[in-house]
This record gives sequence, structure tokens and C-alpha cells, in this order.
Amino acid sequence: MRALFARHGDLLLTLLALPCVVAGWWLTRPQEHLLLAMTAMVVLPRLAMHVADKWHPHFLKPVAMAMATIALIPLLSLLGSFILPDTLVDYGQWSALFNHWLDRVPFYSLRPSILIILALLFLLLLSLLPSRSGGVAPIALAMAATLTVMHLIEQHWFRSLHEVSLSTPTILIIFLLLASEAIAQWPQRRMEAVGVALAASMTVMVVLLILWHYHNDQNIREVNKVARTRVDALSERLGQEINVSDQAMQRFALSWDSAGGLPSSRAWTHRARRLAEHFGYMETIAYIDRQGPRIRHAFPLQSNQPLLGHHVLSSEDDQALPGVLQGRASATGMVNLTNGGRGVIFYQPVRDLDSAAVRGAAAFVIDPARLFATLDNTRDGGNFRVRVMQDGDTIYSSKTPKNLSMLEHCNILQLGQSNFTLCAEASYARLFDDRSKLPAIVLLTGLIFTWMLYLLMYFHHRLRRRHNGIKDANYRLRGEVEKRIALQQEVEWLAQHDELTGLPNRRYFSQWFGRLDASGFRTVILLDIDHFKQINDRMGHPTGDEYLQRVAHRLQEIVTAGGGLLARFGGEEFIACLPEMPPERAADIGEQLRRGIEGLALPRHDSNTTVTISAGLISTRRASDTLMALIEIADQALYRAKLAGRNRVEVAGAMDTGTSGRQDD
Ligand SMILES: Nc1nc2c(ncn2[C@@H]2O[C@H](COP(=O)(O)OP(=O)(O)OP(=O)(O)O)[C@@H](O)[C@H]2O)c(=O)[nH]1
Repeated sequence: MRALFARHGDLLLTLLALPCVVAGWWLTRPQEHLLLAMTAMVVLPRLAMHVADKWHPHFLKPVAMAMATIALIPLLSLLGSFILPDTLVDYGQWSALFNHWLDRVPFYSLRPSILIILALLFLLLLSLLPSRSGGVAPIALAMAATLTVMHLIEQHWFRSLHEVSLSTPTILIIFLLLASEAIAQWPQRRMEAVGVALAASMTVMVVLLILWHYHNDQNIREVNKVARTRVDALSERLGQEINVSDQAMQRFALSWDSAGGLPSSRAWTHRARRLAEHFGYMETIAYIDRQGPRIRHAFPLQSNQPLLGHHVLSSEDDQALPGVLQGRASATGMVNLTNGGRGVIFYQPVRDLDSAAVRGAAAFVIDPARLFATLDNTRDGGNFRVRVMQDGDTIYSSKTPKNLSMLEHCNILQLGQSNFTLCAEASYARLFDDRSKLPAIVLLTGLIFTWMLYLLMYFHHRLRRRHNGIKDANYRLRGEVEKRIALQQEVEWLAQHDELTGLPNRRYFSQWFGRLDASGFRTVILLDIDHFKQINDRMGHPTGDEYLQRVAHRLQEIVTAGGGLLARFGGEEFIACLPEMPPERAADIGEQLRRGIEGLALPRHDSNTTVTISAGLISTRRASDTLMALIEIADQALYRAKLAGRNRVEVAGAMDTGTSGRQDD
């Protein structure tokens, strides 16, 4: 089972998303179906891609990419609805486009949030990427995960005005997709290659999301002002209306002062009708005689007939009447009316024209519900619900528009002696009209910037690694070349020198000799260590080798000082050539060589004697004398030196320079 999960875990998790889509369709509200459909459109190409990766790449990969491209269309359209200016495509057009999906459901209530649309887009992008090992796959996955988490945070901790929230099936599907991608990518990813770029861009993204949240919150606050403005406007209109009606009531009461006497019933009805026609919310306009005090007239008469003659001070709610009978305009709170119903009664004193004494009062019964209904009649009314409450009872409510935003604003108002709460709540449709596109644009621009930053850092890292690799290879190559050059030089040196003494060998010597100017004197000296075999035999080969080296070194010093070249001729024999030197001087150097070795005083096995050399020397200025010929002559001279007792320099007779040196014995 573990092995199966390790090999096909990504596919299994994506497969699990399918039953979640089906279950989600039944379990969630219709508003979520668009989101589920979008999610399913992301699941299918991912599924095809996982299968393609494992079994049928040639056939299924193009199919998956085609499905992903098709799924891009609705997702990009939804994204467009957040960012395209209303002048280009207005809200109604988006609604019409998407209402094909779900009939009669308003667009704003079925549109997923921009965070989730972007998260799905990034997940979809993974199907469109040419290969999962491509450097951008991790950032797409990380962005999808971060956006989903941000949406959940917004949904649970902050107020939102909108969009469909993630229900359990959708959350499950998105997390299954994220997990399956993480499993698919993980084994292929070398974290150090993407780690720095990913960490930097994710940090930028978190900052970006905080900024977006701030902008979005501001936007919601701004949009919410719509309801507050509505409440404030209504409150102001109410204040103005009360002022106007108050003045009308005053004028109405004063008009009886000038008439004198008790108003006649006909006159009362006539004038009260005119007032009531103008102020439709004045339910009853009554005249209260100070005597009693009793209601003498009431308009409209038909509904108020039982009130006539009614002793009004018996009503305990009517505290305002004593005030008006003392000459002060007054009002009650919200009271139960004698003829049933509730209302606020405003009183105005009616005075005697001559004495100015209060004869009675005009009472105006105002129905607050009708008053508010009269005020709440603007054209925009359909986008708001206005409610008026008093002591917890709703006394007025306007028609409720569809999809209220649940964002309500209230003001406290006073009418008569009572406080009323006036609240307005806008519909989503109204709020969306005012919604700014700025937060969505900030988010999208920021994500593009974050994506670019990742690419820049990732490719910079890759290039730097490649560059370092090339630098290392270059360094190694240079080391190799240097080693080979050294080896080559060693081989060349060995081809021309003797390893033991470090002297040039015969080949080098003959090449050097060949380059000499044959028109001048050339002296060839052949030198041989005397009785060297005995040194080897008695003192051992290592001592023999050491003596060879020391002899060679001393001879070379002298020959080089004379401007010549010394080479090892073979075994314990050396050959020297002194160019451009008169024979006498050459013979002299020959003698110096002999003495030089003698002077080394290298002890032999028999402690009385030291190592010596014998030499044969030939000087010539004949250009036709070859090296071979000169060596032969020198060898003969050397032979003679040996015969003559060794430790001698024998100069070839042809040059007639005689012999030099001293006898051994
Ligand atoms: N240790 C050592 N011995 C060498 C080397 N090359 C040649 N020999 C020895 O040099 C000796 C040469 O001996 P011989 O040619 O008989 O002559 P010799 O003993 O020097 O006697 P004379 O030349 O007649 O004085 C031999 O024993 C060689 O083995 C070498 O590179 N190292």
C-alpha cells in the first residue's frame, strides 16, 4: 500500500477529488455550483496529466493541455469581471454571461472570490507547463496554496461583501489538488535550486496579500457608506418634514384665533381636510375644548365619530395635553390611540383673539409609519431596505430588495417624545455598483511582479550554477593542461638528458655539435672514470651512482665555464666539446678537468687512492671533420691515456699538441 502511494499518490489524491465534486454538487447551495464547476474543470486536466506522466504521454498530454486551455476561458472571464473597467464591460453584461450557468441567481452571489479564481488559475497553469521539472512549477503551486489560505482567512476572520465562500467539499478538492501536486513535484525538485527564489517571492507575496487586504477593506468601508448616506439623507428629510408640518400646524391653530368663538364643525372639517390632504400622514386633526377637556371636532369625522365628546385627560399616555392647555405647543410619544392604532399626537394651543387666553387645542395625530413611507420614496429605494423601529417593534419596513448585503446602518431619530431607530441596508447589487476595481488590480499586478521576481532569481541562480560549473571545469582543464605540459617537458628533457647525472645525453650533444660553426676550432674530449668497475664491485652500485653524479657535476662546472657542453657518453664515460677555443687553451681545460676530479678526492675502496679520470682530446678546425671521426680519434687518445697509466689527458697526435698530465704511478 505504501509503495502504491509512493508511486501513484499524486494520481490517487486527484482521483479522490472527483467524488468530492459530485458530493459537493448535492451538498452545497446552488450559488456554489459555479465554483464547483470551475474546480472540476481544473481537476480533469490535472488527472489526465498525472495519467499521461505515468502511462500514455503521447496521447494524454495534448488532451490534458486542451482541457486546461478550455478551462482557462471561464476562469479568465471571471478574473476579467474583477478588473476590466465598467466602461468596457459593465456588471450587467458579466451577469448575463454567467447567468447561463444558474438561472435567476445574481452574478455577485455565484462568483467565486478573486483569490480562489487566481488559485485555480495557478493550479491550471501546472497542466499547461511543458514539464513539471520546469522551474516555474513550484511557484505556481506555492501561489495557489497561499491564495487559498488567504481566502480562508478572509472568509473566517474578516467581513466580506461578496463572493461565494469555500464550503467543505470545495476546500477538500482544492487541498487534494494542492497535495497531489506537491507529491508529484517533490521527488523531482532539488530544493536548493528553487529555495532562495521561492522564499523571496513568497515573502513578497505575503506582503502583497496584506496590502491587498488593506485596499479591499478600505473599499468595503467606502461601499458601506452607501447605506449610511441613505440613513443620513432620510434623517435629514424627516427633520425638514417635521419642521414644515410643525409650521403648518401652528398656522392652522392660529387661524382659529382670528376666527373667534368655537370653531364650527363644518369649518373644522373643511380646513382640516385641506391640511390632511397636504400632509398625508396626519391621521386625525381634532379640536379639544378646554372645558372638559373634551374633543369637540375631529377630522375625518367618519372614523372618529366615537371620539366626539371624549374626555381626553382620562388617557394616561396623554401627558402633553396639560402643557398645551397652559399655552405651550407640545407632543406625546408613541401612544395607543383611543380609536385604536398607535401614533404621535402634536398639540397647538388655540387662543381667544382678544384675551389671548387658551380656549382649547388643536391635536394632530401623526402615523409614523405613513410619515416614513412618504419620505422613503426616492428612485433608488429599490436597492435598499429601510426599517423604522420603536421599542423593538418594526413600525415601518420598505419593500425588501433581493440579496441584502447584511451591512446595515442605523440612526436614532426623535418624533414627539419617542425615539425611533431608522435603519437602511443596501442590496449587493447596489454595493457592487460602487465597488472599486483597485484592490483586484493591485493583487494581479503584484502577483505578476512576484512571478517575475521568482523567474529572475531562479534563472539567475541557474546561470550562476552553470557559470560556476564551467569555471570549475576550466580550472580543472587548466590544471590538466599544465600537468600535461610538465609531463611533455619531462619526456622531452628525458629524451635529451641522462636521468642520473642530469647531463645532456649523446643525442642532445650531437644536435648541439651540429649547430656549431665548423670554420672555427672545435675540441672534443672523451673522459672515462678510471677503474670504475672496481668502485661498483667493492663499494656498491649506489656509491658508484653517487660518484658518477659528483664527477659529472664537477666536470660540467669546468666545461660550462669554458663555454662548452658536457654530455654523458655512456656508462662511466663523458664527452665534452669546447668550441671556438685554441688547442692550447683546450688542452689546458682538459688538464683542468682531470685535476678537478682528482681534487674531489673521492675515496676508493682502497683508502690510499681517490677517484681519477682519463681523457682523450682532439682539436680541429677542419670543417670536414665529423663528430664520429673526432670521437674516434679522441677515443684512441683516451685508450692511450689508459694504457699510459690512467689519470691522464692524452691529446690526439694529429694536432701535435703533445700530452699533458701526470703519471699515476
Ligand atoms: N654504478 C654504476 N655503474 C655503471 C653505470 N654505467 C656503467 N657502469 C659500470 O661501469 C663499469 C665500467 O667498467 P669497465 O668498462 O670495465 O672499465 P673500468 O672498470 O672503469 O676500467 P677502466 O676503464 O679500464 O679504467 C662497469 O662495471 C659498469 O657496470 C652506472 O650508471 N652506474
